Amino acid sequence: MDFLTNSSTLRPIFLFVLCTAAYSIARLYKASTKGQLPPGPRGFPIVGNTFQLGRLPWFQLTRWARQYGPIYSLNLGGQTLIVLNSHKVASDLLDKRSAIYADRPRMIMTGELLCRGFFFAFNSCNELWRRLRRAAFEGLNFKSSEVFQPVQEREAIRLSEALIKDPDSWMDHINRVTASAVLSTCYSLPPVASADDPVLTRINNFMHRIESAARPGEYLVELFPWMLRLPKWMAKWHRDAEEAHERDTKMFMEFHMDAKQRVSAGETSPCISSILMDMNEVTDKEAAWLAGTLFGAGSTTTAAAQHVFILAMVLYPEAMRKAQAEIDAVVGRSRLPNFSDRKDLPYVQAIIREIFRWRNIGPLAPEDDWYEGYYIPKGTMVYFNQWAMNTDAEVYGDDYDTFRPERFLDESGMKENVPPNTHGEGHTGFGYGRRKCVGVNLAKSTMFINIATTLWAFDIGKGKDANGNIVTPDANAFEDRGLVVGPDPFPVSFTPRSSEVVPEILAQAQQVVKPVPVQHTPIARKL
Ligand code: HEM
Repeated sequence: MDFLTNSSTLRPIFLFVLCTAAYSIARLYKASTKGQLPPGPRGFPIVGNTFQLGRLPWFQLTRWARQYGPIYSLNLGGQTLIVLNSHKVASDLLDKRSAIYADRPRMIMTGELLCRGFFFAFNSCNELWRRLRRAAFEGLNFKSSEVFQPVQEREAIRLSEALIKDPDSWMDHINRVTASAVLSTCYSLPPVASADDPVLTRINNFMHRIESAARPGEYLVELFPWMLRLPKWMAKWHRDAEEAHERDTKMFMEFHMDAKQRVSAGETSPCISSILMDMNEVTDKEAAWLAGTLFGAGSTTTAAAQHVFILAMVLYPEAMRKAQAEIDAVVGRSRLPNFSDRKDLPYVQAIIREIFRWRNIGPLAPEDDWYEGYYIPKGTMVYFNQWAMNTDAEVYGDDYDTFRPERFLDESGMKENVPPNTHGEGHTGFGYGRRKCVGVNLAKSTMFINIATTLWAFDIGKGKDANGNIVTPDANAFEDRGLVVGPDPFPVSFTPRSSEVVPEILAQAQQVVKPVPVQHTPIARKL
């Protein structure tokens, strides 16, 4: 019976085609009787526009945006997809009508069976989502997240140390130190020493399971929810998911209870687990999963953004030199940058904004709605096409394809200059409305300290391939990493900028592996 559920070899394609055809006809009929969908490209019978998207769909979606304007619709085998392509339309719908658009599609395997609603990023806007999101916000808002800065400074130094010792594995180092910072933030765990660290391995296995279960077409139960009613002896996928949930709960509870115990004993600094412990409205199981959710949502995203940073520095050395000049003027050469320098480094902050002009994700509209005369039927997937928004020539000028942090600064170079409808970010990388990223402050501060420290220490340049040839990376070569998209791997050279860099970094790295000083500042209100 399992071939009916998770096999990629024997799928009942004819059933799928039949159902989608009937569904398309019903939806088109309904739409035509209620109002007009936004215009969009003509597709093929039954499958609609599905096979026109290509491997890197945002390129085709953006070509259509140039043709059909800021809002258009697609038919993906019966499912209507509305694509939003301008900051204004996205803000009008996803911010101003957030109550309608903040919901999520049903995710049976991931949201319901593997996570049972405890991974709140997958939930519809239910009571548990509201409570967990509020708790996450308490721990990660601008003020609260300052308490994690010593951990972030520690990991920035460890990143530079790793780049000195083994520059070829630069992508892995970024992944590891970013995961390490988020793990310490969530559960107050000590620094992750290597890629095979057992804690990291266990939590990464969880993430891989979630990412592959979320892949469209992986489980037929997503298409045929009645399969949930099959007796469990016939549905190994169901039994496996239940077992995995028990195992993952045990793992998160272990991390959480251990953190609670260490923080209560005054042995370590506060972390998300201990902040949640102080809140009386979150159970231990919820708190344990919440910290795991933050790890899941926060580590691969922040690492991928730093891979983009390296790509940008290799391709735009003038931006790198300008940032280094700013860092040298403010920080000097006798110490490493720290968070107190942040306000004096507007160009470095503009680099961070410029990095985020390149990202995309998508929400669901659960209600019927109208926008500027167009009808958006209930249940429509609404996708905000960040690529189109962040490369809109009307907003960013004709050089939108160039990495140019100056676009976010005024003429003096000291004051920020950000386009409207972007929540003051200058881009849409952190999403909209009620589902806006809760980890935005943590992400931006990790990016800041890692970027400032790396630029203080190294000239970042083109690396060589196995034959010794210098490689210019392709700015449009991406790899799909499940939850995010990042640049394809490419070689990079990291040259210490002066003779004091290596001894200074190695000495600091020795210091920071000692435990971070314990702080006892109360940081969260009771919910
Ligand atoms: C470069 C870094 C990051 C980027 C680009 C990013 C981007 C996003 C975006 C676009 C969303 C909205 C998704 C949607 O509308 O469905 C989101 C949601 C979320 N992010 Fe982030 N994020 C980053 C880092 C982080 C970090 C560091 C954390 C936590 C430590 C985090 C936790 C979350 C959570 C829990 C949600 C779900 C919110 C909800 O569903 O209510 N993110 N993120």
